[in-house]
Amino acid sequence: MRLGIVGGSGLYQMAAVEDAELVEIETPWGKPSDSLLLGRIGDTPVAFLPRHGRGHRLTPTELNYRANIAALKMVGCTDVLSISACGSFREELPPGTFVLVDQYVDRTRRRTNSFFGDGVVAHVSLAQPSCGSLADVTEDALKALGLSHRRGGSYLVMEGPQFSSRAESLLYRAAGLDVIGMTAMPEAALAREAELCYQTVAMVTDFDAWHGEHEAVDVAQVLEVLHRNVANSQSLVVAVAERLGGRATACASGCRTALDHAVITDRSVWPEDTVARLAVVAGRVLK
Ligand SMILES: CSC[C@H]1O[C@H](OP(=O)(O)O)[C@H](O)[C@@H]1O
Ligand SMILES: Nc1ncnc2[nH]cnc12
Repeated sequence: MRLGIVGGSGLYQMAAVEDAELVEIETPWGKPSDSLLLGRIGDTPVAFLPRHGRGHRLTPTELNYRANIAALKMVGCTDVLSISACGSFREELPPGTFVLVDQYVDRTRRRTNSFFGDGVVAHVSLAQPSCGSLADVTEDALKALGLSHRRGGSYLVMEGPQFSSRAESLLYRAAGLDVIGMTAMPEAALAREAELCYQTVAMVTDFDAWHGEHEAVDVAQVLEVLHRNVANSQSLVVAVAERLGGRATACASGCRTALDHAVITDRSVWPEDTVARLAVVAGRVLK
């Protein structure tokens, strides 16, 4: 097993990784956002990838989500913990709260959202896009650390890079959504296609643009909360790795068999080059 950690805004280092080495990976979809930091936290092998690259060089739209997820799969990840900054639509989820996201509403417009295509069509289920077992472990870690958190929450994924207008923010809040960010899709969808257990931990940094008594979100606000909480995010990753203790989650959510009935294209017409490219993420079912 290996635990993948995708670090979001403000989380570009993982000092707790022992026997660390930086590894450059080239995937069939190109290069991930940066080199991967491989090593272990206690008995758990880990791979850390800063989502926007070290120095935060890539916008949410520019990110090569396919290369990021494929790279994690290629270095043996079975489970992926994704750490993200987010805005909140709820008074009871103030800055500093960690939300274990279980649902997404995808409002992105300019991203490639599947490994499939080019002659091999597959449809995985995203009815339950997060891994309940990885969420159990993460919730346990949050409780042990005494971090303010909520289990479950819906995350609106916007294209960005601009933040929402006040009208959009009010609309999403009225729709009953919990948090907003720019990166969880297609990351979660691709993790499902790659049969990885995936869980987003979204850390609230602001009240987006709906709140009458708080300034609308800006980067200074987000960074201020992130800097105050970066040690908490790092402790959380360590606590999750310790709880895994070198064993992949006993996934009860079907993440690792997501492709069992997903490929609809008749194998007699699978193009050889597409099958070869897909081998690193879907080789289990393309034999
Ligand atoms: C720096 S504010 C907007 C930026 O922060 C979040 O990034 P991530 O999800 O990688 O933590 C948000 O999605 C935006 O990309
Ligand atoms: N309000 C917000 N909207 C989108 N992405 C964010 N990341 C942090 N806060 C955000």
